[in-house]
Amino acid sequence: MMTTAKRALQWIQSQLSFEGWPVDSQFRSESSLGRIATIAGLLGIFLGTHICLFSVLILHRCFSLVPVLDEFFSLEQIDMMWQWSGYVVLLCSFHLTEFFVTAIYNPTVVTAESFLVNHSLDYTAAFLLSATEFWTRFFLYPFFSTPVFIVGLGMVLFGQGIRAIAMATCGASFNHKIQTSKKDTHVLITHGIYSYFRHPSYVGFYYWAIGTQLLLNNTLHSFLFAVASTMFFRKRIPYEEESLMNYFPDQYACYAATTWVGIPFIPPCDKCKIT
Ligand SMILES: C[S@@+](CC[C@H](N)C(=O)[O-])C[C@H]1O[C@@H](n2cnc3c(N)ncnc32)[C@H](O)[C@@H]1O
Repeated sequence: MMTTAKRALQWIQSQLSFEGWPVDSQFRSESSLGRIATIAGLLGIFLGTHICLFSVLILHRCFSLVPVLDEFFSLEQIDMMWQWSGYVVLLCSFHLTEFFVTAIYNPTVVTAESFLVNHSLDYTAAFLLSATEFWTRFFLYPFFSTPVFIVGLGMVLFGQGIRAIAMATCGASFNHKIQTSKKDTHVLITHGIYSYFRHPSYVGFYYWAIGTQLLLNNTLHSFLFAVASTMFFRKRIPYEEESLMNYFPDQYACYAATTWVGIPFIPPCDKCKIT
């Protein structure tokens, strides 16, 4: 069962990576125009259709616009349908924003990977599992909680905003992958949002990810996303801080001493002590 699920996931990943396409086509490399246009086009189509669905369902809830819906679905299920459409709109907006902010503020590194759609097996699995929780509830025991939805929406908007501001502020020093050697253009950013949070784009992603699950009223996955994101950043942040200490030995320790990580349960940076 697990092997079949893993194989299915790997197949999805390989399709998303355009494996098997002609090597010299405009689809195989991360920077190929065909791949960028395809991902942007698909995200745009999903975004557009879900904006329409969301609008129709909200109008229906307010003015009983499509009476036939009430014959097939309960009130809770209709609420869950606009809830899902809103979630897809926010999800597509997140991935498009990742690409466009990189394209504007760090244009030399922009590729199809900048959409962050297909960055890991774990991310794809997390999306599919959380969708499974939501749709299982839709069919078996539909419910919609307005307060939890509003908290989730607040976290998603906060997370999305802070991440975009961080990426714009960090500019050419920002990279979706932690750099293993220092580039000439890499300078330590300590101004703007980086003067409050040491890892603002991670803070944004952390609250955005948990917010998406609260917004969906996914009890199990709100908890699982919180645990998984904390574990992920508990590994990634110390590794990144160690490399930044090596790149900026004089500046980074002082910077680390005056800023806050912004994510709970992250151990303090032992290597960042002022000597
Ligand atoms: C995905 S970005 C994340 C940046 C930062 N941790 C954040 O959350 O906003 C990772 C890259 O940013 C670089 N980086 C992290 N903090 C930085 C800073 N304050 N100034 C310049 N570069 C930084 C790291 O060297 C790494 O290559």
